[in-house]
Amino acid sequence: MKIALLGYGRMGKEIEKVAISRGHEIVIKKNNEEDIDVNLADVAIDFSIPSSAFNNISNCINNNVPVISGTTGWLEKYKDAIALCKEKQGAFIYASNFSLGVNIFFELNRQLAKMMHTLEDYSISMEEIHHTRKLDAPSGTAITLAEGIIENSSKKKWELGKSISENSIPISAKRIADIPGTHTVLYNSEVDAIEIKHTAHNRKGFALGAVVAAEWIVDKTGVFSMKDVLNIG
Ligand SMILES: NC(=O)C1=CN([C@@H]2O[C@H](COP(=O)(O)OP(=O)(O)OC[C@H]3O[C@@H](n4cnc5c(N)ncnc54)[C@H](O)[C@@H]3O)[C@@H](O)[C@H]2O)C=CC1
Ligand SMILES: O=C(O)C1=N[C@H](C(=O)O)C[C@H](O)C1
Repeated sequence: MKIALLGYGRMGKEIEKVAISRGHEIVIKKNNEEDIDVNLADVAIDFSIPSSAFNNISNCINNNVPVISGTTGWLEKYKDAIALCKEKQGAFIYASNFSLGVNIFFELNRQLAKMMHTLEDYSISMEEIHHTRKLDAPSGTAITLAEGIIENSSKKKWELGKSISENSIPISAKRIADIPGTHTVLYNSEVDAIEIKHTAHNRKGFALGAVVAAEWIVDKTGVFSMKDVLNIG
């Protein structure tokens, strides 16, 4: 496949290595607002910055190039991206986290939320830790985890920092050195605690998942998720 990399930072470079090792060719490396001819590619992979993701995605959809996006922090425009994709009969996947491990962790989180739903002695909280160059907080992965809990419990929303209302999930976001991404969901009571945690050791899992998603979507039409790609849950 001919791949356009929209964003050639830490993730773009990691994706390039994985893509080449799987026999693909990188035909575009876009790293700023420059105009590019995305039609040179069979598929585009966007790992850019929050303020550019929607433009990158729209450009691909308008040019009928399937696009997957891992950029976080732009979700206020997610519905617009879906609407455009449907209107143009394009192909699009957004995932807050492309790694297989985190997608299993998402399912575990949903199951645990169902089990804890009626146990009122436990209070829930979440923590995410990332490197100091991360632009957004909380992480996209933490938001997906919170949404999984909200769908399966009486919680209504998440809040960054200390929770002030009983129906919300507090998320603590820490920025430490080069941490690739660590997410914890904690249920605490007076007598014990239950904790589930995912720790990324490096960025290879995110990159592999993104390339697998690009391979999967290249001949499809529609809006999909990593659940469709991995066939889990
Ligand atoms: N969904 C997932 O599995 C993962 C998502 N991410 C997310 O991916 C994004 C990128 O992460 P990193 O590579 O670590 O960041 P980075 O800062 O290393 O790379 C982003 C690159 O985008 C470039 N850029 C700026 N404007 C652009 C534009 N208009 N078009 C294309 N590129 C542009 C920047 O010059 C920079 O090189 C972040 O939002 C991060 O949260 C990161 C890891 C995994
Ligand atoms: O910015 C990062 O690095 C990461 N961002 C994603 C997120 O916001 O969840 C995924 C991963 O945790 C790394």
